Amino acid sequence: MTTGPHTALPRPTPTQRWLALVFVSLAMFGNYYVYDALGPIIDLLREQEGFSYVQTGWLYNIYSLAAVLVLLFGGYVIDRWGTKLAIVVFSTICLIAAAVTASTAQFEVMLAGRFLLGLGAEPLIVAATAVLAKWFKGRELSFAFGINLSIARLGSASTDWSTSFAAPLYENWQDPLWLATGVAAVGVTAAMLYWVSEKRAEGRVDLGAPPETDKLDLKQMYAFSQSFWYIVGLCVVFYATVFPFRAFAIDYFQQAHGLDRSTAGMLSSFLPLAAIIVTPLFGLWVDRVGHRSVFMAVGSLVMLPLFLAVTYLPPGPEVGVWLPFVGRAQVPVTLLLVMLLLGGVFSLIPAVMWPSVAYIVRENRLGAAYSMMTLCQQIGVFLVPLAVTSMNQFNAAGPENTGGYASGMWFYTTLAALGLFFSWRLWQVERGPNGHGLERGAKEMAAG
Ligand SMILES: C[C@H](NC(=O)[C@@H](N)CCCCN)C(=O)O
Repeated sequence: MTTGPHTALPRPTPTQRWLALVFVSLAMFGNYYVYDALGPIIDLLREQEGFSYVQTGWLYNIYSLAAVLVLLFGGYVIDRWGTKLAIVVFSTICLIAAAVTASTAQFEVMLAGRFLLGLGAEPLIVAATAVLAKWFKGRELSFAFGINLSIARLGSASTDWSTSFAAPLYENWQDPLWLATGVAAVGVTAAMLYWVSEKRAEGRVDLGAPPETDKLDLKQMYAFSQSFWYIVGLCVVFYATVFPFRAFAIDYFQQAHGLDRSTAGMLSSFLPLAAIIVTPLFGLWVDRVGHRSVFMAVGSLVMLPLFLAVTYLPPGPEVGVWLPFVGRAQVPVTLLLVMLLLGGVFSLIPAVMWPSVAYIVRENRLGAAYSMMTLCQQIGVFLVPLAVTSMNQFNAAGPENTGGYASGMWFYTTLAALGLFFSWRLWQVERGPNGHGLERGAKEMAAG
């Protein structure tokens, strides 16, 4: 069904495009839900099954290890199979992974389930990106990416909310993971519906030429510019801070701040919730005003004091929060503000950072650039939980020793400072003769 640029076929209609977006985003929803489903049961795994902090950290690390392995050839596989088959196969792997993880509390089996999840989830994200480029190229692409990311983050927020709307399941560690398996099944159904949409569109509408192979060529990595590597540096430290903090946030709020599970879950959900609402808006704003490296630096600066704020600032008065279908809770104002600000940063930096790569890397190397960036990201996300959970364990962190969490928070703060350094260096390079236009303002962009 290859169609070149001179095809006589019409472009997909808006209904076809938005339907494809909905199906792919629901598959992403399932993917993000399963990834985050461990967060609310960390304490149950420790209390009911005797897992250590380091073991619970490994349930995240192993995902990243699998992601690094699969990203070396995942893009190539997607190009060979085509997106419609890839979406179905990788979301099915996520479903099997969710079921394996839920099946037993034997650590090695859970580890195998999370490894399988890494093998399915990361290529699914790459395939979803390829799908959006296919249907939206030249039309609302950034906005479609924003919507897709918002729906995926709704999956993350839903795991936190499940501590309220599915509270009876949290009597044990296992039932919430069976719920996650059910959500993964919805993701597979959406993937199949996407398969049908693309199949029906073949030969009727122009979905563009097949993409350049996404195979990651490690020999070519030296050819990327300085700016690219500063963005990769920021990507690594940013996600290596936010993802592990989020993974252990519910447990941290329970142990260090004495919140009950559903209040901790609701508080934690403000991070993805803020991101759901604001990500597409930041995307639209930055597209209009430019100055992308300044936006990344501002995001890094805002993030810098947040981990020390939750550690050292007084919790402040309790404020009432309410979410539809979830309920009400009283949360300390300091923690709420920190989560909202972190949610703002979690919207701003991804909304600016990922599209910025398209400015500084040639189109035919974008796949390799994104694979390299994600691979480096996952190495960071692999190492940091290992370091932080080891620190918590070494310092005997817990309700009786809340100060034991401080070294992990200082570690996150150091990473955030590195992020600020990378975005400041990017800003310097982009203002000079070797810039790629990331620092162009609205007027220069309008002038072309
Ligand atoms: C777009 C970005 N996604 C990623 O970084 C993924 N490689 C990892 C997602 C892990 C949770 N399923 C993001 O979510 O900001």
